[in-house]
Amino acid sequence: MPPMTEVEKKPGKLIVISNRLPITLTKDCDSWSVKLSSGGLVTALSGLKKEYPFTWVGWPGQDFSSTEKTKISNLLMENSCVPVFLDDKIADLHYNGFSNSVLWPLFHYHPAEMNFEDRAWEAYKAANEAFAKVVLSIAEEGDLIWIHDYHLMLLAQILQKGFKSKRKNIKIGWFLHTPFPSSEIFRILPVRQEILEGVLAADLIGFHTLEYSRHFISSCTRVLGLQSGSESVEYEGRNVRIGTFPIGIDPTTFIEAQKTPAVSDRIKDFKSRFKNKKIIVGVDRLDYIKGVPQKFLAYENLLKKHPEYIGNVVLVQVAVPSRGDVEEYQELMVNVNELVGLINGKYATIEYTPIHFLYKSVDFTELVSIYTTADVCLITSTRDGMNLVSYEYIACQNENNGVLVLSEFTGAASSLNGSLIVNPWDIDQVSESLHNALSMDTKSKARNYRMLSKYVNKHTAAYWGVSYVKALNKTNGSMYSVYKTQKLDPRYVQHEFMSAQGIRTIFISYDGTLCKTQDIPELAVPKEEEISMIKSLSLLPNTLLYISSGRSRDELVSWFGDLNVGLISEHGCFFRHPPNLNLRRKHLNSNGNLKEPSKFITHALQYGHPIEIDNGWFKLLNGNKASWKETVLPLLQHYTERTPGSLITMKEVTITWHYRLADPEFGLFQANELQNDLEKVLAHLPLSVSMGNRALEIKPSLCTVVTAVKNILANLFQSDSKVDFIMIGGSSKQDELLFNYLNNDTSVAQIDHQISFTVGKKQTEAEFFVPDVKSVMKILESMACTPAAD
Ligand SMILES: O=P(O)(O)OC[C@H]1O[C@H](O[C@H]2O[C@H](CO)[C@@H](O)[C@H](O)[C@H]2O)[C@H](O)[C@@H](O)[C@@H]1O
Ligand SMILES: O=c1ccn([C@@H]2O[C@H](COP(=O)(O)OP(=O)(O)O)[C@@H](O)[C@H]2O)c(=O)[nH]1
Repeated sequence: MPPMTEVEKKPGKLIVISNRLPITLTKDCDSWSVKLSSGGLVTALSGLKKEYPFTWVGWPGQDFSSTEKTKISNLLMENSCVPVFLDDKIADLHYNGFSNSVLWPLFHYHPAEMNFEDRAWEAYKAANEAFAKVVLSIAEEGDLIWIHDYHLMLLAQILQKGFKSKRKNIKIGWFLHTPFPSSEIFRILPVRQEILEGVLAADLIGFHTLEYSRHFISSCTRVLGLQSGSESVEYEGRNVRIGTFPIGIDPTTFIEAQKTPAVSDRIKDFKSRFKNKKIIVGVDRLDYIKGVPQKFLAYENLLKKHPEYIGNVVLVQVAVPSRGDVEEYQELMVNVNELVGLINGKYATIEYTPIHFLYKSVDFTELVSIYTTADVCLITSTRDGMNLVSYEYIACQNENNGVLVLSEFTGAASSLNGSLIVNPWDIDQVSESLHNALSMDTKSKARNYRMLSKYVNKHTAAYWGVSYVKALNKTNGSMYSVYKTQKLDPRYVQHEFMSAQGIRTIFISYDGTLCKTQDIPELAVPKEEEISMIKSLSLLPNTLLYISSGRSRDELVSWFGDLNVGLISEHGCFFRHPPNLNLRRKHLNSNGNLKEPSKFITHALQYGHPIEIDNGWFKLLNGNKASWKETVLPLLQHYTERTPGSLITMKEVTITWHYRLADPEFGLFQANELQNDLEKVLAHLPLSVSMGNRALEIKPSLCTVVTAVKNILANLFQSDSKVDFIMIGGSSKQDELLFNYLNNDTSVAQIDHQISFTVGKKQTEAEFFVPDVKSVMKILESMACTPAAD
């Protein structure tokens, strides 16, 4: 197990949250007693508890009167449990109505069994809110919060909002115990966006297998259009970590139990009851994902194809009653009973029953005894998050080295090398594997068992719990840092703007800031009210407004050419001042060069040299010849041909390869490949290849938006008036360069009033954020309606 060192331990506490508390409450006369219940999660987390004590928050399993609630809370507190009381109706609709009738079937590839009802969704939200209320009341600075499973997929987001107002530095993890399906299945969910955003508020999202992680990342890309890496998703500027943490069991509990007289006696009973017979065991909750009918059909096929087993093999199937309030589970019960009747009716004799079907929960002694006696364990789940029964069987086979026949659709199949992997839908294959298992020689069994046992004994429940908590601890708690960026108040902007004594400069980026981003860029045209707001601002005295964009000069001029605004095009390759500004004659010589370079100007010139070209436009040069385009174009064309939906746009200087209309995952993959190839080809040229919003941009490395702004300011500083106000508003990676410049460049420090903001909550270098494009308008309005300062 990975040791948890003192350094890694957080000063705060660990709070574990699952739908159900790991306890059973019973009332005897007037007093309640509490008993720890069994189950995979309880066992798995008990290993962690030894290393890292925690408080467990969950639903206590029933509703109580208000007087009883206090008693129950106190009783549970003694067991480090905190209850979330839900009224019966909400609890039923949350658990049966939504969790087990919508998310469960969908996550296990059973969309036909999904019953989506609005009232169940409302109850799901209400239950998650109720959990959040309890967690918010106990969580403190520095705590780690670990949320479990599909019942609580909105909790991280609700908590994040709650903590935001309290400014808490708390890390949130969420772990899914079921599979996460392919995005093709996930996107069926009517509330797919809400569910994904609910969990993306966490700092660490964990799954049992790499496949589930990949499916989740893919859904984020396809459903939400997010950028992702192999172990992370970018959401609201945060890097949400995605990890694989396969759960395990505590094998020592089984080994210790085997040594008890109760278990040895029971093993003796079984051996004499099934003398000279081979035993196949199956232990499953009676759930349609466990493939119990498939198991029976394969077993029947074995008896049919290998009649020598009739009378010599038995299948002991424990089917634990589960979720009986959901219709699909009731139907399954009827089907399975019928099948058992048919097979037993066909192959049974007075002395022989082929299937021993136990529709009940068995106690631990019985379970360990069955596992220990069985020659084969057969698991035919059609989908299963992990399947702990497979691990438990291995833990009990230290003497007999029994054979595990395991469905390829379980999470366990990715880890349990040494088992016979089967496709439960292929009845012939499963029955042949059963035959192989029943007839396997001792040496092969021992060889397989060595591998299985090694894995199960290393990857224990405690190993899983500690690994996860360590990883959660290591996340950078991005939630907290995001919220260090405050929302920009238009009143503050107005105050700063009015207080400025001199020239007031405003640099606003176009796409995503002034105008909402569109999938087709041609549709992102400024509206009348935006144009009129820009016009009002541009008419204010001592105010210079610059609109900055990656777009071409022509496009910007077609929208804003008639206004008295400055323009920066192609992300800094060109700029022009507001046409009414009369700087040029004063400070530039006839060649367009600055007459008396100040410290500011000299500094700017190191980064690119502007020359005037036409109609007041300046072009930034860095001595780079345009022949580089001939080098890169064939490569871009090569990728365009192989990436359906991608296209190349050529502007005056920049070339961009867009993949916004391509398959999002393939597009991103190709963009990364292209970037690598370009960097090799362009290694010795002063060009930069930058990844933007589903586009790759290539341009001279010294032509940046920062260089353009530096040059603009250098020009202004040469004028008689003092620049006393600067506002930079943006939303993209290019704008982050400008925020960084504003924060770190000593030459701008002389500007007294500085404001930078980004659009949307995110990790940013900007001082402030505004929620959306509409709020940008409010900010501009706050300045447009101010009386001029002198
Ligand atoms: O509480 P129930 O509704 O009766 O269901 C029992 C548990 O079923 C699911 O188990 C999953 O978790 C196991 C441990 O990670 C995994 O091995 C198995 O494949 C999954 O099906 C459910 O996710 C749990 O929340 C339930 O407690
Ligand atoms: O009568 C029984 C039989 C089995 N189990 C336990 O139920 C868990 C089943 O976990 P698994 O991961 O296989 O599937 P799940 O039921 O969680 O989907 C295992 O720990 C079993 O030991 C149980 O609690 N009662």
